[in-house]
Amino acid sequence: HWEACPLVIVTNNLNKECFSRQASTMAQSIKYFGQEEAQHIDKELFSEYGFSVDQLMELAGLSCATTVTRAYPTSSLVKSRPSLLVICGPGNNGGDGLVCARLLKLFMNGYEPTILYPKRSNKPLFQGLTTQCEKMDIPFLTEMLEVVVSRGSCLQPVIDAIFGCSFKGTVRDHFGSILDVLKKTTVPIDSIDIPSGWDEDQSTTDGLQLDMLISLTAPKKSPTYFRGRYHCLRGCFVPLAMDHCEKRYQRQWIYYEFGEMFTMAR
Ligand SMILES: NC(=O)C1=CN([C@@H]2O[C@H](COP(=O)(O)OP(=O)(O)OC[C@H]3O[C@@H](n4cnc5c(N)ncnc54)[C@H](O)[C@@H]3O)[C@@H](O)[C@H]2O)[C@H](O)CC1
Repeated sequence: HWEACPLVIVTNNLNKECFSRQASTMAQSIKYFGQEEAQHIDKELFSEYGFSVDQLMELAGLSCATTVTRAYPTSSLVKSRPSLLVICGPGNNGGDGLVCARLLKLFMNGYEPTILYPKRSNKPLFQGLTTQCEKMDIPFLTEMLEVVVSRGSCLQPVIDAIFGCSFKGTVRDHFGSILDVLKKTTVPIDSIDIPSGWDEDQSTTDGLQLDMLISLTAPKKSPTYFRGRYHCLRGCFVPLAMDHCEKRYQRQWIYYEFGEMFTMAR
């Protein structure tokens, strides 16, 4: 769907091989989870397994940042510190985006992220994450400018951390116009957990067209309609829940290579 700028084309050729090695036959064996089921797994991780939100959010952001550097490694790009845009929504998905931006900035020879965070949460966790990004000189845009995601923009890819698995109904607030701009862009879009604006039963091609989807904990049903290049699964922090999930959720459990934060669905 998107027309890659020359920087990204170089990246694509280099990474197809690295990524496809992991993909194997995973796609056929994956079980996709409905919205309620996915929310239930998250709840159990908090209540029964004692994970805290900030702990899982940090891991989610780390996996996303790692995945982005694999898909678009700076070593293959012409600019030594390429810029990208992270758009953060009002909930935890937005928190994953803030962590991801901070870590991308921290990685050696990493990216120069810019953040758009139009509806800030006043919860201490999010205030802390925002402060950390500000103190690391990550710029915050005050509005979504079409030029930012126009063809010649240097801010690419765009990381969509707008809505996750609690998205419901039709898009409200500032996010309608943001998603409209994203739907028109040719810049590659990478969504965290769920393509924003898609619902579980999304079956039209009207939504965001992604280059990469990073599913957290469990792949959700909406990605059945995902047509982008990379679908990454991240959930390597859930070993304790493994047996439990296999029995209760009939999840085809996914095994991660040593040291890897994600694996490839395709
Ligand atoms: N599994 C993990 O490891 C982790 C997952 N995380 C991420 O958390 C999200 C789910 O977070 P939650 O806060 O429940 O939901 P959202 O991020 O989707 O945002 C809810 C937020 O959005 C508003 N909203 C809902 N629908 C609409 C709408 N139609 N228009 C406008 N606004 C809407 C709602 O009012 C709330 O304010 C999961 O997907 C993961 O990305 C955690 O980080 C922990 C680790």
